[in-house]
Amino acid sequence: MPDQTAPETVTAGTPERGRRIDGKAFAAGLRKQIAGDVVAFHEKHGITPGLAVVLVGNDPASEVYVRNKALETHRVGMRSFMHMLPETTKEAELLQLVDRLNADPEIHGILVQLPLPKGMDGRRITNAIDPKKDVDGLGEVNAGRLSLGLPGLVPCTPLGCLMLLKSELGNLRGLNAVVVGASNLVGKPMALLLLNEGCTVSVAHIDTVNPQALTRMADILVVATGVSGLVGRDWVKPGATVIDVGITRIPASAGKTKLVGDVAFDEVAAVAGRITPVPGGVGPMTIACLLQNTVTAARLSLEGAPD
Ligand SMILES: Nc1nc2c(c(=O)[nH]1)N[C@@H](CN(C=O)c1ccc(C(=O)N[C@@H](CCC(=O)O)C(=O)O)cc1)CN2
Repeated sequence: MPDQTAPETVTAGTPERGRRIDGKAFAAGLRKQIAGDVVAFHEKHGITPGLAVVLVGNDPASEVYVRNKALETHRVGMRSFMHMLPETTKEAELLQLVDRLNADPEIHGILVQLPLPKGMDGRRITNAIDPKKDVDGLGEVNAGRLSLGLPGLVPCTPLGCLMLLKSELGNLRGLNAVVVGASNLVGKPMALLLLNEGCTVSVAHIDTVNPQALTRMADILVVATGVSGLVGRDWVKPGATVIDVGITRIPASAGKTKLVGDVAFDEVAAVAGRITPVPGGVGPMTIACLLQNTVTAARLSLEGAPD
């Protein structure tokens, strides 16, 4: 089994195997670039982009994510507005808050953290966000623009995956891509982004019979199922680029816990050409892309809608 911490040695003539794609380092570079964009935006318009993040309830993982979002928003020089609402919040109250944030000129991006408490209509809430402030890209206007190949705000995790893929592989045109998982948050927008890049795209989902038959043909394999360790070496074409979106906390030794992905890292790294680790792969890109979308949204509010 490969040692995940060992330095890479590539011998001339041998195909590269299991190169780790460092999402943490890529996200750090992106944040640096965004910090520069924020300064330039302020110089041009005299305005600092602002991001509002809304959390309903007290899901522990969501609390960590929204705290990190606020922290990183500040770090790149933007304004952060946090709204922590109790689990008992009524849908109507949340919709009123979204309306207030839509009307607030100091706020350029709005995000409602998912999952929402049971009984709330996520679609209704997502669609209540002004499409120009929809930094999650999950509303019907931005989802429709993505499906038509038009510019708009794109969901953060798939956007981050695409950035990693383009930086690793360059032009993706003509490559065979398989996305495992068909969620609105990741799988569907990921498939559309890859299609818009000229890939031949298949989507495997819960009802797909023999998904391995599809995934074994993939040059690019993106896995977003939430089933830890689902994808083993027999799912992967030798030399493929594997992007693991899954992130599950499981018990580890000595009463501790650890994060794992949907891909069995060690065995797949022995076959794949390149692979994202968990943690340190796609996760950090999600928040960096949220910051990037907030700058894009601020530009939209002052410079108009994309064509
Ligand atoms: N409204 C949204 N809700 C949720 C989204 C989203 O994009 N919009 N995505 C996920 C959670 N998420 C951001 O909200 C997120 C997940 C993971 C990470 C991350 O940095 N992970 C690190 C590990 C962090 C840790 O130690 O726990 C990594 O993978 O290296 C950031 C953001 C669901 N909800």
